[in-house]
Amino acid sequence: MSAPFVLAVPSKGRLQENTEAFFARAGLKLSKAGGARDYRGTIAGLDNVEVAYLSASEIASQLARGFAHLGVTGEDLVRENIADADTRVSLIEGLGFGYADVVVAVPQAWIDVRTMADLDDVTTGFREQHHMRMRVATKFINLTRAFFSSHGIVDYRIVESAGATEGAPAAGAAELIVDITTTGATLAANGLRVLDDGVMLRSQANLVASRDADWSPQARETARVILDHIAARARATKYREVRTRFRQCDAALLGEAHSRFGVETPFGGPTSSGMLTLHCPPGQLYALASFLRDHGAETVSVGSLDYVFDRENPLFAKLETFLRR
Ligand SMILES: Nc1ncnc2c1ncn2[C@@H]1O[C@H](COP(=O)(O)OP(=O)(O)OP(=O)(O)O)[C@@H](O)[C@H]1O
Ligand SMILES: O=P(O)(O)OC[C@H]1O[C@H](OP(=O)(O)OP(=O)(O)O)[C@H](O)[C@@H]1O
Ligand SMILES: [Mg+2]
Repeated sequence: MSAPFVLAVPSKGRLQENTEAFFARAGLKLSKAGGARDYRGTIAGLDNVEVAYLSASEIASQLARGFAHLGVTGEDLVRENIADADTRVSLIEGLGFGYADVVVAVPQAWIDVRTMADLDDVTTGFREQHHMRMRVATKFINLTRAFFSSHGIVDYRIVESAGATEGAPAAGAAELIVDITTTGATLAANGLRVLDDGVMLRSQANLVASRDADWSPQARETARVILDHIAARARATKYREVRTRFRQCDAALLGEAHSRFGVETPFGGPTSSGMLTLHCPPGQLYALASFLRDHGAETVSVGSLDYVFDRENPLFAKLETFLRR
């Protein structure tokens, strides 16, 4: 038997739940043969796939080393843990969950420090006054260095923080922090404020592909099948299916519907009897139904779509382009 295709997914928390729900919606059911404590799983109906349950940061490292073909993890962890990330891995698609901003936050009491430029000014004064560099508590060491350097800030020192980073300033362990925030509640509770231009990265969970995995023809075919499921589901959620029939329907009317409402005609049409199937963005449904009735339709039905399988698979095309580079 050939080496398995490895899909790495988060092993705990909301990321795990959201990831499993995401694959399930795409028609890919992840299951752990040995129950919740098992860290190996399978995908129903897809032989030769091994699902590896790992911590989100470990997933980034495994992708960088080619130990997993595809994985789900946060962009923040990809950019922090993988040097030269864009050559080692490809962010195939943002998954719409795991949103978190990586931010620079300072004590609310620093009323004169609103921007990175203000921070630059105070770091210099701080060093002269205290004979030490200002301390930044974070676990995002590489992201912090790159961001501070892009703002020309050099008078600082990183204090590596393993957890509860927001508590570092009050504890006297650092002057400011770089950490992730979603609602802002933790920052506020710790008397901290994000600098106006202090959002370093807007992160979310991504489907990530590794360059250095063993991309045998069989592995590529497995990736194609997985990405085909995901693309079909993604396409389906962008549209509703609109059906109607009326004689007055013609190409000019469909052209107008396309430009006004973003409507697609997946099967061409209308047929000789005037039957028409359209795909319409959810926000334009009422406007479209009104337009069709104004032009002669008696009845317009709308249904949701589970999957739309296209010959083109933009996700697999992206993977292939990346592996060719
Ligand atoms: N409120 C949040 N708290 C923590 N992580 C979040 C939050 N919202 C989104 N995320 C994302 O989840 C990922 C971190 O997940 P998790 O904490 O499970 O991983 P980890 O840091 O590898 O694990 P551990 O904390 O056990 O070391 C990051 O990509 C992060 O951006
Ligand atoms: O802006 P907020 O909505 O307050 O969220 C941000 C906080 O949430 C996370 O911690 P969490 O308690 O999830 O634990 P973790 O660090 O172990 O992931 C993260 O490390 C921040 O501290
Ligand atoms: Mg964590």
